[in-house]
Amino acid sequence: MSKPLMFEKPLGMRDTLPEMYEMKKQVSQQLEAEMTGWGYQMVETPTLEYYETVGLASAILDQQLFKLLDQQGNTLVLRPDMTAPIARLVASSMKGEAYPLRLSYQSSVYRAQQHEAGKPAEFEQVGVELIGDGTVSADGEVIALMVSSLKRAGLTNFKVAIGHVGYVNALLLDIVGERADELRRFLYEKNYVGFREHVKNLPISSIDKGRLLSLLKLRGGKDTVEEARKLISTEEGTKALAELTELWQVLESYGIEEYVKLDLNLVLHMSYYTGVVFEGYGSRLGVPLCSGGRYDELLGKFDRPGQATGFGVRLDLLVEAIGELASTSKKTCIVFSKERRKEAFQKAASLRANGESVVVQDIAGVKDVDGMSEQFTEVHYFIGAKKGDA
Ligand SMILES: N[C@@H](Cc1c[nH]c[nH+]1)C(=O)O
Repeated sequence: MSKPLMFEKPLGMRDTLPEMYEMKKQVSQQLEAEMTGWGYQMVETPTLEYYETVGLASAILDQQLFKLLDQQGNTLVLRPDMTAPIARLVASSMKGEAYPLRLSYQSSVYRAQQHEAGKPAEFEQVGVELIGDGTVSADGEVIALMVSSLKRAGLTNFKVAIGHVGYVNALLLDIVGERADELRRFLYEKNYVGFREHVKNLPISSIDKGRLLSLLKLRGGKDTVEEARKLISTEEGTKALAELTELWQVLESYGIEEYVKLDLNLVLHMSYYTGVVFEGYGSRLGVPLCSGGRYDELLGKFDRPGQATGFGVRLDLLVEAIGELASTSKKTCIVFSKERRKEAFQKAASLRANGESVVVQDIAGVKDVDGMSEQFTEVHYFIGAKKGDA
């Protein structure tokens, strides 16, 4: 390999340095503890899956999949999300376990990036899947769990936007039929300027143009449902709004209204969503740091039909949104010379037994003792002849 690539990483790949590692660990432990507290059980699945099954079910753009070949000539993918692998797991190794199942995970997922846009191609997600329950209570449970997990991790200022695939579909299909996909793409990209321009040029009545543009304003509290009702008359749309009304009541029962708002033009990147969808934002970041929703058709693709919902939190973005975490433990260093080695080791062992993190460093191994000491909150020296030896 040529020299210039020696320090480079493939596009979108990142290293994690000690401080970031520590922050991610603290945050993920809190998320996991909350999920466990709600009765969700952790699972792991392999990094590689078959393209034909899980790869296609993951419902992500084909160009975002990392593909490779195994020795038998099968195409494999690096899992681009955890929802499809867990659907496979539930329909195979866990086939005997009765619905509803409450599972959680913490895993790296992989999405190839086409350009140098600073976006990671590998990132960790912590999330849950509630499988085999089609009730609005289940939608409410996962949203409430997401809110309480974020709070427990230390995020104070955030909002969860909630929409419904059924409503957007009903409105778009009713007005533009087959051309709904183009409009949906603008919404998914949050390109509202593009959406408006596109609507203006559509060969439809000005009343219908007005209905489409009104969709962009459907954001707010529970009254948004009444506004939304004025734009549609189809059964699918009415059903979606009835679900959102009931969902709001569930969220009120959890007492989390202050963290949620309705956003009826919300469209997410995964195409397996079929009902309520949601996305969470921290105050400092424009990009969503968690998202999820209902996917009632996915399990059927693995021959174990079941209605399901869940969410995933992007660990890197959550850590960024929380900012500095309180530095927890003090870091101690014991610098020794060989005359007092044993004493130094004993001291280190007793401090470690009290839960402290202690580095033991032979003074002969460092050139810049001052530079090294700066990394520690406390430094003890066991140098030279033993006390009393002189
Ligand atoms: N897998 C989804 C999140 C999710 C979990 N369950 C349902 N949705 C994602 O990566 O965005």
